[in-house]
Amino acid sequence: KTAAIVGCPFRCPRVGVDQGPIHLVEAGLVDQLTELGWKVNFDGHHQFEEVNVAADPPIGKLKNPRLVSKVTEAVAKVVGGHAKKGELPVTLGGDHSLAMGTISGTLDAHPDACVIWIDAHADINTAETTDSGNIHGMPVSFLLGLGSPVPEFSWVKPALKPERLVYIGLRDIDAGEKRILKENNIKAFSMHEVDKYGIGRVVEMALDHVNPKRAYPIHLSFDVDALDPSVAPSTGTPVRGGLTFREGHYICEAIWETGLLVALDLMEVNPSLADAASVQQTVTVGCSLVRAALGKQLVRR
Ligand SMILES: N[C@](CCCC[B-](O)(O)O)(CCN1CCCCC1)C(=O)O
Ligand SMILES: [Mn+2]
Ligand SMILES: [Mn+2]
Ligand SMILES: [Mn+2]
Repeated sequence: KTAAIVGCPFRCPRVGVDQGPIHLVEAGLVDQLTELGWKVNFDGHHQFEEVNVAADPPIGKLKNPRLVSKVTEAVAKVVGGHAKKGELPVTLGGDHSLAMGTISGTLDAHPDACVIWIDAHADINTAETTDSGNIHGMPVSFLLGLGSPVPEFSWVKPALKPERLVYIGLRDIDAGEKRILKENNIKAFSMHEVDKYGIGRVVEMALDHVNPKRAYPIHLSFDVDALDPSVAPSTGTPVRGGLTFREGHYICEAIWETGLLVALDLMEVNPSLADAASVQQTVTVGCSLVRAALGKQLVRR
């Protein structure tokens, strides 16, 4: 079995190189996955700086729309290409807007895939509901085809259905997003449910919702800010009251155990935001989560 590492050192807003993916690879992720028995393809990080957009003024409130669209479309092609070859794309971010690309790529190769979105945030704002204009708060709305179309993103097919999406870890949802979740009957297990039922039951209920017969391939999109900031401090939009180290790993281990994982995103590791020790901790946790999702049991049996 082959894992294809897709490094996307892409940061928005204040567009720049998000060194997160570079740190993850430099921390030895390739060797760590090889030790797990994976054949690992890594053909270098995406050089999104080469994606040249002349002027990129905001469209409505949307910031860097043309750049984000071009970068995410390129990622869709790369992830889709790996998936069609039967490889497991492991996309390292970098901005969660990239999930517009990764999930489009997955759905191109696996039209019946379901999406398990681990995040403090719902990332489902539309062009109308966003307050920040940051597209990392919007990828899910594009994938579902919600809100008024934005011509620059016409390449994004609304290939995801609400019943094939489930969230775990939510605790910072905007008013507009709450409405959208309700109107579309989208299942979300917030930290309240994690406390109420425990992570084991929550993962089981999440899988029962999106994958009742365990027949659909799974795309796991993991935003490290789903973890408590004490666990993963170096990230763009930290929110208190997050998943513990173990809860984060349990999600990845349980999804691995289904045998249905076809794509993984490990997003929002942003080393430019904290001191060296906090960056190191976030990178180490990020690598550990990837290993857990690709078969490593934390508690060795
Ligand atoms: N919902 C937010 C945050 C999105 C986080 C993206 B992720 O999950 O990839 O990290 C927050 C919007 N707003 C910010 C100011 C205070 C009120 C909420 C937004 O910008 O849309
Ligand atoms: Mn971001
Ligand atoms: Mn996110
Ligand atoms: Mn988030």
